[in-house]
Amino acid sequence: MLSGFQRTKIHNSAGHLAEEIEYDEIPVSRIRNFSIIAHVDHGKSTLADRLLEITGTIAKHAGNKQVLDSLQVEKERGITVKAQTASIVYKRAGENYLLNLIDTPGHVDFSNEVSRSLAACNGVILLVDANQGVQAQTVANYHLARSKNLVIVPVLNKIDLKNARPEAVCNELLTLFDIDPEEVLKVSAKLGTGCDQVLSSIIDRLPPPDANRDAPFRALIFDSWFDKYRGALNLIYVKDGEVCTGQEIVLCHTGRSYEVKSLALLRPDERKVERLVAGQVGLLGCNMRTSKESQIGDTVYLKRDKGCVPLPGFKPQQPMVFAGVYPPDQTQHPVLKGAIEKLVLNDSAVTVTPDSSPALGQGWRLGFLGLLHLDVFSQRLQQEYDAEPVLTAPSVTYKIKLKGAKAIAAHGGNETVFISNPALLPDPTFVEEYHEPYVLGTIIAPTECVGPIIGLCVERRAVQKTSLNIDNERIMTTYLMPLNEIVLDFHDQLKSLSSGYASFDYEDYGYVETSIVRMDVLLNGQLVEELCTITHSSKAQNHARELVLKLKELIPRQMVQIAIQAVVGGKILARETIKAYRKDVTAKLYGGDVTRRMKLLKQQSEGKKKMRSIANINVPRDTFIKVLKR
Ligand SMILES: Nc1nc2c(ncn2[C@@H]2O[C@H](COP(=O)(O)OP(=O)(O)OP(=O)(O)O)[C@@H](O)[C@H]2O)c(=O)[nH]1
Repeated sequence: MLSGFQRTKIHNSAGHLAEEIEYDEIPVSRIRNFSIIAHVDHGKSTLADRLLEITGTIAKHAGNKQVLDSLQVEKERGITVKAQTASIVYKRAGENYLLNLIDTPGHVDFSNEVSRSLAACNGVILLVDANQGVQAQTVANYHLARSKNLVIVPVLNKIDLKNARPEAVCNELLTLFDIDPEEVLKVSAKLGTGCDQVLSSIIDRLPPPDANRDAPFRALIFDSWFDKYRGALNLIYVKDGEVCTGQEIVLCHTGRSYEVKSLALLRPDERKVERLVAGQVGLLGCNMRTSKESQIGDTVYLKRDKGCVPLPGFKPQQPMVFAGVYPPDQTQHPVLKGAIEKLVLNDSAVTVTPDSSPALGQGWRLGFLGLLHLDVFSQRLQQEYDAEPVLTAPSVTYKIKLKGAKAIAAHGGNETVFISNPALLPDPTFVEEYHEPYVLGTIIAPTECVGPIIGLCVERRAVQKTSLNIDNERIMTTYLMPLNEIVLDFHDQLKSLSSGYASFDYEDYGYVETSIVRMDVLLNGQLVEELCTITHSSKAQNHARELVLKLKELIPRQMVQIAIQAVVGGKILARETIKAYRKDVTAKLYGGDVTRRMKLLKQQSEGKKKMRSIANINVPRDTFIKVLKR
C-alpha cells in the first residue's frame, strides 16, 4: 500500500508532535486550494506564516518570519516574486482538512504566474490593510479572481494598528466590489488575532476542488523552478487520477515524455511521497534539463493513456520589456555570460539574444515580463553572482504592419513584424501601420493629488477611462496608457507627486495603432548607431532637445569642434556644438621631472583607449553608459 509514504508527523501550535497524517486518505471533499491576494506590504507573507504556525506546519518561534519568501531579493525588497506553496493540515471537529496555500507573486509583471496559480485554486483570501485600505493592486487582483469565478474571502489585516480604520475600509470594499461588511474578517496577522477564523472560513466558504480520483491522470503545471541537482522541478495541481514515481509522463504542449523521478508535498519544505492523488498540490521532478522544458500552464498526463484533453488556458509567456545587458568591460564577458545562463535556467520567462554594440562591446538583449521582472533579474544578477552589468534603458516591442511586396519579402514573407531594437525599424515608406503595447492602468490617489496626477498622465499620452470616488478622501481612476510611457519612471513620479500615497497597477491591453519615428544621433555628420531611439512623433522634438543637451554635457571637449545633431527622417530636430579645445595634461608641470611628464601622458593615452572614435571624435564609454543606462 503506497499511502504509507504519505504519512507525516504533524506538530501542534506549540511545536509538539501531535499525530501522524496520511495525506492521500484525506478525501477530495476535505481539500481546499486557496491563495492570498493583496497589495504589496498588506501582510500576505505574514498571514501565510501565521496560518502555518497555527496549524503546526512550522514550529512557532521568532525567527520564522516569512517562510514563504525565500529568494534573497524577495527578503530584501519584501516582495514576493516566485510563487511558493504549502500544504497545511487543519483539524476541525475531529476531521483533518488539507488546505493547500498557493502563494502567488503579488505583482502584475507576473500576472501570468498569478493567473496560473489561481487556476489551481477554488477561492482566494483578499487581504487588505485596515489602515491603507484598498490599493490599485487590490483592485487588479480582485478582478483577476472574479474573472476566474473564485470565491473571495475578504480579510482586513493589521487591525492592531492604532490608526486602523476597519469600518471605513469595509465601506470601501462595499463601494468598489459590493462586498457585504458582515462577510469581512478582521485579523492581525502579526499578533495572530482572528487567524483561526480565516482557516474556518476557508473550509466553510470555499468549495472542494473539482477533482476526480477515478479518471485518468491529468495535472496542471502552475509553477516551476530550477534545482542544481535535479533540474527543473514542477509544481503541479492534480486535477484527475493519480501519478506515482517511476511512471512515464508526457507534457501536452511540448509533447516530450519523462520518467517521474520524485514526488513531494510542500510543508513548506519538501516531504517525499510515492504518489500524488487528485485534489493534491505537489512537486514533480523528472530530470528536466532546463526550465524552458516546463512551461507554466502546461498539462501533464500519463504516457500509457496516449493523450489527454489539456486543461484550459495555456498561454506562452511573452516578454513585454527589453533591455541590453553588457559587461562593465569585455574581460568580464565570460563571467557575466555564466551568471545570465544560470539565472535564465531558473527563470524561463526571460528571453536572451546575443547583441553587440561598438561602444559597449559584446552583450545580450534580454526580454522581461515587465519592469519589476527586469529589476528583480538585474538585482539577482548582482547579488547571487556578484556581477555588475551595464543595463540599457528598457524599451518595448512595437508591432509593425508592412506594405509592398518588397518589404514583406525582406522580412521573410511576414506582413507583420515585431521590433524592439530601434536599429531594425523598417524604413517608413515600407510601413502601413505602427502599433505599440498599451496597458489599462488603475491609479488610487488622495483627492488633493488628482490635479498633478492628471497632468502627469496627459504628458504620458494616457487617456482617462473611468473615475470613481472611493470615499471623501480617495479617488480611483483608470487610464489607457502606452507601456512605453511607464517603463522608465512613471511609478516614481506618481509616488513623488502624491508623497507616496498613490498606488498604481496595470494590466495588459494589447496593441493600439500609433505614430512612431526613429531618431538618429549624428556626431559631425556621422551616425552613432547605439544612440538611435524609437520615439512617439509628438514627443520627437522635445526628446531631440533633451538628448543633444545631455550629450553636450557628457562628451568632453576635444581638438576638433563637435556638432551633435538629432535627426528624424533626414530632418534635423535639434543641434548643439561643442567647441574645439586642446587639453594639455602637462600644463601644470613647469619643466623638471621628465618621468612625471611621461606618466601623465601615458595615463592620457590609456584613457583614450577606452574611447570610441566617431568621425575623429573620441567618445568615452562612460558617456554611452550614462546616456543609455536607465
Ligand atoms: N502592525 C502590523 N503589521 C503587520 C501585520 N501584518 C503584517 N505586518 C507588517 O507589514 C509589513 C509587510 O508584511 P508582509 O507580510 O511582508 O507583506 P506582503 O503582503 O507579503 O508583501 P509582498 O510580499 O511584497 O506582497 C511587514 O513589516 C509586517 O511586519 C499586522 O497584522 N499588524
